[in-house]
Amino acid sequence: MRTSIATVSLSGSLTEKLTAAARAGFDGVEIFENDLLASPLAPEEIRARCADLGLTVDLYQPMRDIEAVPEEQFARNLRRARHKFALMDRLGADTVLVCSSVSPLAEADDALAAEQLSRLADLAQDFGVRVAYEALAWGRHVSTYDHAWRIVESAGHPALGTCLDSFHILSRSTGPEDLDGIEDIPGEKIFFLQLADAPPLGMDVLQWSRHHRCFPGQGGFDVAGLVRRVLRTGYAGPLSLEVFNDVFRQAEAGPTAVDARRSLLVLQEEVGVADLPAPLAPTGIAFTELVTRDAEPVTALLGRLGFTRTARHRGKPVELWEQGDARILVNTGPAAPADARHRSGGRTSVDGTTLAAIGLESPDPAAAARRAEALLAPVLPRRRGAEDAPLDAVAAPDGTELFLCATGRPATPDWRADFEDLPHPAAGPRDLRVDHVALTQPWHHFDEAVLFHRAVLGLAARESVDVADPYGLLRSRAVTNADGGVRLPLTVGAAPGDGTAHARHIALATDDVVAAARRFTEAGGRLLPIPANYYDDLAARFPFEDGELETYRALGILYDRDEHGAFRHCYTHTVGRVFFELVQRDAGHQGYGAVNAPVRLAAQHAVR
Ligand SMILES: O=C(O)c1ccc(O)c(O)c1
Ligand SMILES: [Mg+2]
Repeated sequence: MRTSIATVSLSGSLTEKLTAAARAGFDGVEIFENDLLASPLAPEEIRARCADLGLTVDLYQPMRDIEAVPEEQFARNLRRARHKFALMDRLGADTVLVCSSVSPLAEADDALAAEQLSRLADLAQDFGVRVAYEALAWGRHVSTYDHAWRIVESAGHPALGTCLDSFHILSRSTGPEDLDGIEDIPGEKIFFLQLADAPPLGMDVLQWSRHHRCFPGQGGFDVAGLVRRVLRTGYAGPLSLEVFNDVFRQAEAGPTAVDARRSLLVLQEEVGVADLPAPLAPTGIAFTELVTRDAEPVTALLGRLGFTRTARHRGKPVELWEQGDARILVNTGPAAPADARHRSGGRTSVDGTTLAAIGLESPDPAAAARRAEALLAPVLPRRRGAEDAPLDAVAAPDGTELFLCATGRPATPDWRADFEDLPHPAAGPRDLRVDHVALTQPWHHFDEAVLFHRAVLGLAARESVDVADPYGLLRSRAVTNADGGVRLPLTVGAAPGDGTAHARHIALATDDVVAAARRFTEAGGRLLPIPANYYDDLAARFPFEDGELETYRALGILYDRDEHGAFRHCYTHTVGRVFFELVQRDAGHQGYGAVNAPVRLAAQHAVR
């Protein structure tokens, strides 16, 4: 199916918007009137620019407050329409969107609305234009898709059809039966289909629509369910994204357009009109890679956590540190060239150590990379160095490198083969594993990051939680595989500030966090000090065994509990932009200690 995007969904000048849409692979655009009015290009030039870029102009919009008005007002509306239709001829657009009226002049008179829309369609026909009538969810008298369709149907004009917009429909829907009427509309009378999702917000619908729409798959609506119904009518027009969103208005148009196209690809897969390589969820974290100019602070920290240096890369200044099943690469080389092409997320940092890459253990790395590529993830060079084993890797939206890899599987290239063993003392039996890797995201890429990790990597998104930071608010949403072997909480930071909210961390699971915390401090490590008030509150919230709370208080261990059991955790100090967490997770507990995060963040600010 053809795909299209409304210029209002992207930031920048009209030229920037068109370029971004074309680069991301859209077939067409909806041109928003404001974008045209503000452009120095004549309509003919815009038309030529679109043609050069391989874009069709699928819709011109919006025309407002047209129908069901007194005759003298309607005469003025027709005069306005004549100008717009002439403009559309110059622009090469053959469909105009007319939103249901919000004017106080409009009357609750469907027969009048139908008659005037029919006269508008007569005029449109003279210009070779079709009119697509859309019910705004806040329209004065017409606010539902079925009402708009009844008016269009009774007008019975060949140049008049309806425009369905998933936001207006789903924001007002109270159950699937509200949508049954869609399939009563003949497909050829649906002149246009606009798609947007939105998070469930319980607010005024106009404000919700104008500020919080997002791309399908990023909110809470069943957009795919709606599209399935529309396709059953025989609708053959484009799938077009129309997203009004405060963040996208500010973010760079290029990445937003790619995010938008990815969302449509996933939607097309869901409704069965696109054939993508199947998702293959990773089964575990093979390694995490830290990049630093000065390895000493971070390797000292790793040593205190019980890690030993076990191997060294054959061709590059990268060391492998291991403890139990946890593996960490410490890279003191220059940032990979891939970096420059992507947005700085984990890597670019003035203050040293960053978490720049993750190795995801994949059931079939090459197949997983093919899906990633089909979903527009930038594929990184398979070999980082001439002698390296081939490794499939893609860049996440923020530039973090994601290696899709195999560890110790004879038939598959093994990242470990690039490393030569170093003599090392036998490690003490601490048996750490990676519980989760928390990836802070740039503020304007959060929804994109969640969709990327879900769609590209085949992970499931958990619920979104808000966390208060002393200097802002964080939003956090974990993506995980089915058995919890991969847990990646994605967090969007507050204002830049001192960077506390932007540090990433590796959480190491242990069966005994008290013992692990003691060994760490006995080895000279410093745990994040937690205020006494926190423990006084814990005592009020939960019953503890004798001495248990005092132990937590002495070490700085935080505590949470749900119906499945407890979550005990503590934090190391921060090195550059990375810190570590020690975690004891009772089987079945699915959280990350979000209730404790404000205390942890405040403590980290205090240390700085
Ligand atoms: O918010 C609006 O006014 C508006 C305009 C045009 C649309 O297609 C729409 O869905 C909303
Ligand atoms: Mg719309």
